[in-house]
Amino acid sequence: MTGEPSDVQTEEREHLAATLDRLEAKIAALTETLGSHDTDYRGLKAYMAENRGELDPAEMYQNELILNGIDARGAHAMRARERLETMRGSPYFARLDFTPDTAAGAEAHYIGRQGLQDAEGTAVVDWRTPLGGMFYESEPGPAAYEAPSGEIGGRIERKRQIKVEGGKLRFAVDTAEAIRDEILLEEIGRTSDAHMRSIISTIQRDQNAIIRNESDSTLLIQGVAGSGKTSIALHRIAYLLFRLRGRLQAHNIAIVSPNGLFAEYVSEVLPELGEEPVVSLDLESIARTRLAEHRMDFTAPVDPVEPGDGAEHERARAKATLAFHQWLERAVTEAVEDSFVARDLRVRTFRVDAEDLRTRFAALSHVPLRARLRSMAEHLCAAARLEDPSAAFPPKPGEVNKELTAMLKVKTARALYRDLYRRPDAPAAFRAPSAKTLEWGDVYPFLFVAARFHGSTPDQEIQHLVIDEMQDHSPTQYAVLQQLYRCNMTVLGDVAQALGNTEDYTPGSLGGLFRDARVMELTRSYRSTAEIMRFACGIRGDEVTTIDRHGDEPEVLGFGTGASEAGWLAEEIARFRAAGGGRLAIITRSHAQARALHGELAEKVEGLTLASADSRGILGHDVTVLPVGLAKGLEFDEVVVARASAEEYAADADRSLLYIACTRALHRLTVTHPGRPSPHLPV
Ligand SMILES: Nc1ncnc2c1ncn2[C@@H]1O[C@H](COP(=O)(O)OP(=O)(O)OP(=O)(O)O)[C@@H](O)[C@H]1O
Repeated sequence: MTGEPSDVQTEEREHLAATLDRLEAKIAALTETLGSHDTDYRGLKAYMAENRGELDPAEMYQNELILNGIDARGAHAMRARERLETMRGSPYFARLDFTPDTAAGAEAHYIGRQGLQDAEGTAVVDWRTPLGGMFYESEPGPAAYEAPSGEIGGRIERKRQIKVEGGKLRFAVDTAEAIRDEILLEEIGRTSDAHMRSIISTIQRDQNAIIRNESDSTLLIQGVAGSGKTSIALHRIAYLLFRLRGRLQAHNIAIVSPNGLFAEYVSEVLPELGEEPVVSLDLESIARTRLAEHRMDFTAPVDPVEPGDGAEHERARAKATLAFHQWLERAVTEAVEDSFVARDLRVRTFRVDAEDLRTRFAALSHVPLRARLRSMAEHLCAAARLEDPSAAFPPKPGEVNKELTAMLKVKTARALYRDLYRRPDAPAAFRAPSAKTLEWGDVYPFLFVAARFHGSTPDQEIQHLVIDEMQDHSPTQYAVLQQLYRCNMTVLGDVAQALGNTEDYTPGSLGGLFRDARVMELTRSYRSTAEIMRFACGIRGDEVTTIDRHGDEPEVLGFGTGASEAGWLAEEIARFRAAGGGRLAIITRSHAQARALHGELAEKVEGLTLASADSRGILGHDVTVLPVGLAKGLEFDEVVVARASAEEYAADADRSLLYIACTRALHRLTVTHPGRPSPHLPV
C-alpha cells in the first residue's frame, strides 16, 4: 500500500514499537503472576502432605478451598496470557481519532482483536466494544457510541487502516470510507488457506450489523455464495462471548454444521479471535443421542445426490417438505386426541365417570400425552383427598395413572408414529428396516411425534445455537431443533445452494418456520472473481453483486471420453503444481464419482487426496478430489468442475449443484465434461 506520507509511517512505526513494549511487559507480568501461583500451590500442597495426620478436617477443607482458588486464578491468568500472545504479530489493525463533545481534543484509539490495558491506560481497544464498532459503522464526521455511562457523541477526526504483520508495520493509510476497497481487495486476493481466516480488519457495514445484533432472538441470514455468512456467524459468536462475558461461555454455544470436514475448516476462526472453540453438532449426532432415549437407531442418512435405493430417497425427500410437516403436525394432534378412549375409572371406592375424564383430557391439549395423564392423575387424587379427607385408602397418582394409561389406544411413540401412515391422507410411506431401526427420513418426524407422546427435555447447556447451510434442513428438523434447543439462534445459508433434499425454500418461508425470526440478507459476494461469479450466476439465470476483483474467464472444455478428460486433468494438476502454491479442488457430483475419478487419476498422478465426510487434516493438501456436497462451504484457489456432462446435470434441481461447485473457486475455474455438456452451463 503506497501513497501515504512518510511521517505517517514514522509515527505509526514508533507507536507500534511502544505498544509492543507494553504488550511484552503485560505478558511478562502475567508470567510472573503465574509463577507465584505455582509456588503458592506447590507450597500449600507440600504443607498438606507433610502434615496429613495432624491437620483437622476443617483446616484440610479450608486448604482445599485455597488450592481451588489458586487453580482458578492460575487458569484465568493463563487464558489472559494466551490471548495477549495472539496479539504479538499484529496488536491492532486500525486507528480512530475521536473528539467527544465534552473534550477539547481528539484522542487516538487503536483497535485490535483483543483489548490491552495496563497502568498507563488503554493501549488497544477490543474490536467488539461500542467504540470499536464505530470503525466499521461510521465515516469521519459526527458520530456517537454507547458507553456504560450513556451515549457519547462527538466527531471522528480520522480513520486509519493499519496492517501489522509479524510485529512489523506494513502500511498505514487514512480512509474516508468504512473500509478502503483496495485493502479489502488485498485481503481477498490472497491465496486460500486450509482453514477459514478471521476478517476483523475488513468487516463490511451490513456484515457488522449482523455480528452486533443483540435484539433478535432468532436471526436468519440469507446470503449469496461467498457473501461471508459463515465468517460472520463465527465473528458474531466471538462478539456475543465478549459482550456477555460471565453469562455466556464457549460451551454454551453450539454450531450445527453439515459435516466434519466443514467443522474442521471453520475451527480456527474462534481461537484466532482469542476465544475458545464452541460445541460442534450435526443432525446425525443430535438424532443419535435423542433416539437412544427410545432405544432406537437409524440407517445412514440418504444423500439425494448419491446413487442408491430410489424408493428410500423418495420417501426421505417426501418427508422433508413443508407440506409433509404441516400434515404431520395436524395428523399427530388428531391422533393424540383420538388415542385416549375414556372409560369409567375405578380405584377401590374412588370413581370418576368417562365423561369427566374426557373433559379433563381435552382441557390439557397443550401438554404431551404421557404428561397429560400424569397431570390428570395428580389432579384427580388431589380432588379425592379434598372430597373425603378421612378416606382410609385414598387413590394414589401412580395407580390412577396406570388406569388412565390402560385407556390409551397406542402404548408407545413408535406405534403412534406408525399409525399415522395408516391414515388415508398420509402423503408418504413408512418402511422400517426393523422394530428398533428407522430409516433416516423418519428420524426427525419420529422425534417430533415422540415429543408429543412423551415430551422432550430441552438441552439446558446450550444458550445459543448456530445452524449453517439452513437450506438443507427440513421443516420437521427445524421443529425438533426448536423443541430441543429453546434458546437464541443464528440460522444462515443460501436458498440458491440447496442440495435437493428438502423443500425449495425462500428466505421468507424459512423465516416462517421460527418464532419471531428476523431475516437479514447479504447480497454482495466476496469470494470469487467477478468473472467466476458471472459464470456461476449464468447457471441459475440470476445476478449477484461482486467486488471489483478480476481474473481469467472460466473455461468449459469438452472431451470425447471420460478417459481423455482424465488425461487432461492429470496434465492440469501437473501445470498447477508447477505454478506452485495454493489449493486445487476437482469437484464431482457424487461421492461415487469422486472415488472413481480419484482412482483413475491416481494411476497418473501422485499425492492426490480423496475427501470423505470424516476426513481430517486433509484441507492443507494441494489437490483434492471431492463431491459437491462436501465442497459446500469450503473454498479453493482453483476449481475444476469435472464430469459436468448432460447426463450428470440434467434435472433443473442440478443447477444448484453446479452453482455450489463453481462458487468454491477464488481465482480460477474450469468446467470439464465428457460427451455433451450439461444444458445448464452458460456457454
Ligand atoms: N468483509 C470481508 N473481508 C474480507 N474477506 C471477506 C469478507 N467477507 C467475506 N470474506 C471472504 O469471503 C469468503 C467467503 O466467506 P464465507 O465462506 O463466510 O461465505 P459464505 O457466504 O458462507 O459462502 P458460501 O455460502 O458460498 O459457502 C471467505 O474467504 C471470507 O474470508
